[in-house]
Amino acid sequence: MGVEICVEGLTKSFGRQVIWQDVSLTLPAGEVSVMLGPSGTGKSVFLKTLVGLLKPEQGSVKVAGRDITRLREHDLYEVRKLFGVLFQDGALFGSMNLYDNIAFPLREHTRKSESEIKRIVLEKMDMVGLIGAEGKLPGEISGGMRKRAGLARALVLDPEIILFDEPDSGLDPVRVAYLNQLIVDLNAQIDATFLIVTHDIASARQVPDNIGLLFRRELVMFGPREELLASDEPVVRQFLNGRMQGPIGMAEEKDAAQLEQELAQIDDGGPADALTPRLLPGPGITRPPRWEAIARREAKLHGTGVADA
Ligand SMILES: Nc1ncnc2c1ncn2[C@@H]1O[C@H](COP(=O)(O)OP(=O)(O)OP(=O)(O)O)[C@@H](O)[C@H]1O
Repeated sequence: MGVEICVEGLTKSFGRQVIWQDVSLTLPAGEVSVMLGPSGTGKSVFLKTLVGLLKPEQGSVKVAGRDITRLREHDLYEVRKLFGVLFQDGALFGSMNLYDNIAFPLREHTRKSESEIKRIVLEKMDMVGLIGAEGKLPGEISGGMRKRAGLARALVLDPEIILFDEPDSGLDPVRVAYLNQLIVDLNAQIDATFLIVTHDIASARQVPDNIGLLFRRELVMFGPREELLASDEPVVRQFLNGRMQGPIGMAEEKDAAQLEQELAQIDDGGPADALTPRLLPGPGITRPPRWEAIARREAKLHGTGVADA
């Protein structure tokens, strides 16, 4: 069913450089959340802090009720088993074929027999559409296939939480669309809690239940997708619409006079724009019960009837 992650008052610095401070949010169990933010705002640092690879200066990260910022190394190791992580480049071993790469966590962390390992590896390769590519080396396949192989490897220990660090980076728009569908389908099938760091606004608008935005060392907002898409908070609006006009500048911040002038000039229909439809799980995949609640929430926001969700 996935587990909840509850972050409270989290602050992370490197030396005198504060990356973000006082971040509080809850990633609801089994839901998909996306974290956005301009480059360098500390999204990857946030993922690493959630999994206990980096220690925050203040605050707590409760995973299934246990504060991982206070665990000893041995207990942290146990909690980390709840996580699957998809790194940007898939982080595959270049000299191992896909089968061995995907089998690696099972051989390292379990005492399963090779026949059991084979069953699991082929099941996960099937889930991500890689059957037939077992013998390929990472260098022989496309970036999209490498991501899917990384995802299959993140799945083999049946994680309760999956963290995705820019799963769409370096992929063409069609591959991104396939990957997004795979993420939505997987979430419906395994019901784990997903957190995705991405720069791709189209994905952020369609895929998640919740969206968060980091800017100027703070979490500007975190909440249901449809609330952020309809928000008139200037940073949220600028980022979700990918515009130059707004508080976010080339070097992150703009001066107040320029900002005021730009905001006065924006005439874009504003937050009343149509809500981007949510990406639904593919045919034959049973939708988790929360989908009905989401459809009701979105319909209410639009003052329309419940969509066929
Ligand atoms: N181990 C580290 N030691 C010191 N500084 C670090 C470390 N890791 C990250 N940083 C700094 O933290 C800041 C945030 O980096 P991070 O990679 O999390 O940003 P990001 O939002 O993921 O960026 P991008 O969108 O470009 O990938 C950067 O200034 C980076 O240099």
